[in-house]
Amino acid sequence: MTKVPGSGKKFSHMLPGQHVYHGILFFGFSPPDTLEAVREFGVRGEDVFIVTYPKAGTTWMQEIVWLLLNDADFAGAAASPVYMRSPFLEFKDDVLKEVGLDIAEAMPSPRVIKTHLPLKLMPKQLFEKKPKVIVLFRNPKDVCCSYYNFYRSSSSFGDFQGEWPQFLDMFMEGHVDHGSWFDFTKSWWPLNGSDNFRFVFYEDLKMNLLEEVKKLALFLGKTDLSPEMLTKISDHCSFESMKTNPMTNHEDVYSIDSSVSPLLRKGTVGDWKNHFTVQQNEDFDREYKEKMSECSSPIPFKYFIEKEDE
Ligand SMILES: Nc1ncnc2c1ncn2[C@@H]1O[C@H](COP(=O)(O)OS(=O)(=O)O)[C@@H](OP(=O)(O)O)[C@H]1O
Repeated sequence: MTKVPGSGKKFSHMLPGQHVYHGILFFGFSPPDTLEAVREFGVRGEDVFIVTYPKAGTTWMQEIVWLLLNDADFAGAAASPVYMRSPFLEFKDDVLKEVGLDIAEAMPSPRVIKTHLPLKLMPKQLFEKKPKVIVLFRNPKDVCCSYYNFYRSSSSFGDFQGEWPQFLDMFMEGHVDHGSWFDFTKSWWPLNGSDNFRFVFYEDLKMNLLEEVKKLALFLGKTDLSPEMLTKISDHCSFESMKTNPMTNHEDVYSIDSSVSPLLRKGTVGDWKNHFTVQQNEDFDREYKEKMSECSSPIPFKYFIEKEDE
């Protein structure tokens, strides 16, 4: 068991290469100096932030929003990977020598900026500059399965060799990169309904992508895009299309071994049923209620299940 200096908090599952920042576990590609710099990041009113817990469908939303803001510029989207067009704020890649912050700073507006940070670690100017913020949620059981397969396939994640029950434990404890899903969710969900904020569910994107693309276009003020263009964006962002597109299926960044599990793996709703035992599912439901009860207006878990059953 590793004790976190000064916090009194114990991390039972620390993997090589992880560090703790403000009580949250991160790998080396979000080092403390980058996380410090994020707080001072110069936000612009024209920015669009895509806020997600890892594995909620971030890349999907980045591609949709980038195309909407750039008038369906498919040639531009084919010319560079989505992570260069839509920088990952707190990400520093030693191989590419790229820091999301630097890419973002050098970019013209409007910028589409990805982050997995909880509210307390966001740039200080977030509320002052009033950028648009899209917060995307996904059933945490599916998030956990996707994250587990990602950890297994990527050597950048502490060379994780564990099995599903161990990962589930890590997830429930928040001992994974970017910390607890529950803490992340509790930090953002109370902003649902605020001006400039739009909350979206992965399950809704799956159910009717075109409808969600239309709603996002309205939110972003892109009322000039024709119905044909919106349909083209929706088609371009289907799972099958993004999986075969090297600009969105960028497995090189995290050294992913796709023979273990690809980055765009299944892209489905309800894959958790292939991972959880009955007991694990009951334990999860109980802990969800307990952990979310601290939230004044928690997302009812029913929401995810209803989407699944439809
Ligand atoms: N177009 C489209 N349609 C449906 N699903 C999609 C799509 N693009 C990405 N995905 C799925 O999103 C999961 C990866 O999540 P993220 O992009 O958030 O990962 S990351 O944290 O930013 O690395 C991962 O989920 P799983 O397949 O369940 O592992 C991806 O397959």
